[in-house]
Amino acid sequence: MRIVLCYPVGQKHIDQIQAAAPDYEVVNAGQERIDELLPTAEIFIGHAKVPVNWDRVLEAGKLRWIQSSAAGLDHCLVPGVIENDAIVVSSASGLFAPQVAEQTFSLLFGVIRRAPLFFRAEARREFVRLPTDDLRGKTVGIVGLGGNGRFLARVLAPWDVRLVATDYYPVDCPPEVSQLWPADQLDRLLAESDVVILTLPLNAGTKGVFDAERFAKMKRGSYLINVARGSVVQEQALCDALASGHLAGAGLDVTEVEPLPPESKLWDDPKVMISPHVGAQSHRRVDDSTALAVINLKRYQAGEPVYNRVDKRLGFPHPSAVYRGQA
Ligand SMILES: NC(=O)c1ccc[n+]([C@@H]2O[C@H](COP(=O)([O-])OP(=O)(O)OC[C@H]3O[C@@H](n4cnc5c(N)ncnc54)[C@H](O)[C@@H]3O)[C@@H](O)[C@H]2O)c1
Ligand SMILES: O=C(O)[C@H](O)CO
Repeated sequence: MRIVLCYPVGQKHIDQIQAAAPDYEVVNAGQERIDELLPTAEIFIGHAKVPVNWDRVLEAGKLRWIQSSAAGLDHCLVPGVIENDAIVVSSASGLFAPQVAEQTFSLLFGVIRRAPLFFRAEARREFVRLPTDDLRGKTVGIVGLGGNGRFLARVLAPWDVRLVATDYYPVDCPPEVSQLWPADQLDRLLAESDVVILTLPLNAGTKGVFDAERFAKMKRGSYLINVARGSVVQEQALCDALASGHLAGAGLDVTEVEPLPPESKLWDDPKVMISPHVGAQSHRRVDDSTALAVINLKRYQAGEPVYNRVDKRLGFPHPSAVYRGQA
């Protein structure tokens, strides 16, 4: 019985996993050997960033559980995994919410305070003084009130903003959110929001949902911040909405293609701030991912349901399954 790891673990993390599952052989594949070793795993903990031959994994028939070290599951929810009832998948939903919130803040305040334009001037050693916008008093719409969205709502509230949100499961509305609508009320959120923050998962239903029609429904002069997945947004439609002045700015931690190709117009737009998908990064990430893996390993071996088990067709967990230990 084998556990295969593929996230940047140190010996300390491998030891923690081994101690939690003494009957298993723990193998650290890293990105270099994940394709070779995944077919040998009963349990896979990690996030393969290189192409994996999932057909070979499914043919081997050993895999029973994937504990993703990412909140987004687009890396492993291939059709064969979704359809295979023997394979359970659990996510890192909400585990990185504090760092995602910090990244959201840096992008949000960056575009509102015109940082990209000022940094360009700074690079030219020019003193360019132009009016900026501000956040206070604005309506902020959060699309996806899961782990990241809820944490963001909590830390944004002191800015005297009105917070509205949509979610697939519009339950347990936190006190700082004035309206929580079901996902199909997205257009209502767009019509009311001065800032729209994307914290929803990428799945078949959300791919490309921000198209030209959706951007037209956003308020003139509003901002888009995407810390979810790039493919939720149709990038050409975003470029058009920025070029026409309909959108005042965009902060993007994620893009349709990563790395963002050098020829993308987004690089040149001083209303756009881009970061290289670093929302979940921090020195705590591997420790936190391992802590959840260890808790879930004990549950798995005891035959109990693992935390953050996702509905594989949706790609995110039901609120009742979410691990709240690190919230
Ligand atoms: N930029 C980064 O580095 C980074 C870091 C972590 C997560 N992410 C992305 O952000 C997403 C959210 O992360 P999380 O930890 O909050 O996950 P989560 O599973 O805790 O939350 C996702 C929430 O979105 C809701 N949802 C699903 N479909 C929706 C829809 N159509 N409209 C509105 N809400 C919808 C779900 O009900 C859930 O509450 C992940 O799926 C991942 O792709 C990015
Ligand atoms: O989904 C996540 O957790 C982040 O995007 C890192 O992959």
